[in-house]
Amino acid sequence: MKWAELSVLTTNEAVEAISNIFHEAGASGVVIEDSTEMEKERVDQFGEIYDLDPNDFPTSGVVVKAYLPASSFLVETVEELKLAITNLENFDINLGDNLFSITEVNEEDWATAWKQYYHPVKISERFTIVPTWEEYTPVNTDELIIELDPGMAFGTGTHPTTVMCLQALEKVVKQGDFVVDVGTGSGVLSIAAAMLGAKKVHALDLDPVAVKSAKENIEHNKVQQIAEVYQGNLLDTVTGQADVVVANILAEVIMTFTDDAFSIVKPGGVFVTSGIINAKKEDVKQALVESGFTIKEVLMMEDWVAIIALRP
Ligand SMILES: C[S@@+](CC[C@H](N)C(=O)[O-])C[C@H]1O[C@@H](n2cnc3c(N)ncnc32)[C@H](O)[C@@H]1O
Repeated sequence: MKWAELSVLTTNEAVEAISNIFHEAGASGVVIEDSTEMEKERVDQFGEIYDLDPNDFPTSGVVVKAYLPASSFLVETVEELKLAITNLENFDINLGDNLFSITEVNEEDWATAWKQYYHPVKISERFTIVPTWEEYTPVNTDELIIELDPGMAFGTGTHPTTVMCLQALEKVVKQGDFVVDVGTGSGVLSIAAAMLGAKKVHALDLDPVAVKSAKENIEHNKVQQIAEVYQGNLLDTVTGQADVVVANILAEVIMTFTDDAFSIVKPGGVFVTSGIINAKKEDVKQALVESGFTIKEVLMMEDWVAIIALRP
């Protein structure tokens, strides 16, 4: 089968929104090639393996690639995608060069394309993320290992927003907690919450591809007795009050449901949000405070922010 590789040269800020647009159009996989990857200092004492080829990365900006079947609807789909991406500027998202290109590829090429960038990586004090197809020997006895195959869902666990959510969960999840994971993607945060001692985790995503991926990863990590996955919009599927709500979604989306999150979080409970580009930090903080939360901590990594907010 022939596939079309759609590629957009853009900015770090726009990666998540463009990936979402591609996913919603039915893209079977998104690959992110970030020019800064080549410059990052790599630490290897935790068993990570890095072997990057400069030819795989742009010289500046970020390239987001997606794969769609090369069907007769491709031309119309591409036009719609270009429009949807350009519309992101209306949300103050900087698209940079916004250069769009299309090439035809064979199935074997895209199915494994993203796997070359994905290796075991120590994410936080306790968590190491290991792709399901790699061997890994724990370095410490108290290391928590999340085995992941994100497939076509967002959430290799290595995106700065995911890393900060994992670090925040490590700080706030207590034994016996009820945790809600809004926009679970690959299920990575739900698995982490279960491993940290949560008694019950309600994972949900709008995207059926993510729901399937999260279910598979949750089973693979043997936490299916604790974490259940639902298909739904934001907090619509949640009943009862939670000790922790975590949401790694775009800032614009977070700001639409801070009031609902406030009523779902128990007094004394916590709302962890990320997916927030630095430029939107103050807007999200303001929305959280207006809904009644107090800001406990703001984490920052690269251009991204995560906020730990407390319901007094
Ligand atoms: C940035 S990914 C986060 C994935 C994972 N939680 C992580 O931290 O790596 C955001 C996820 O939110 C989902 N999403 C976007 N809008 C949503 C909505 N309105 N309701 C539920 N899920 C949504 C997307 O499908 C995507 O899987």
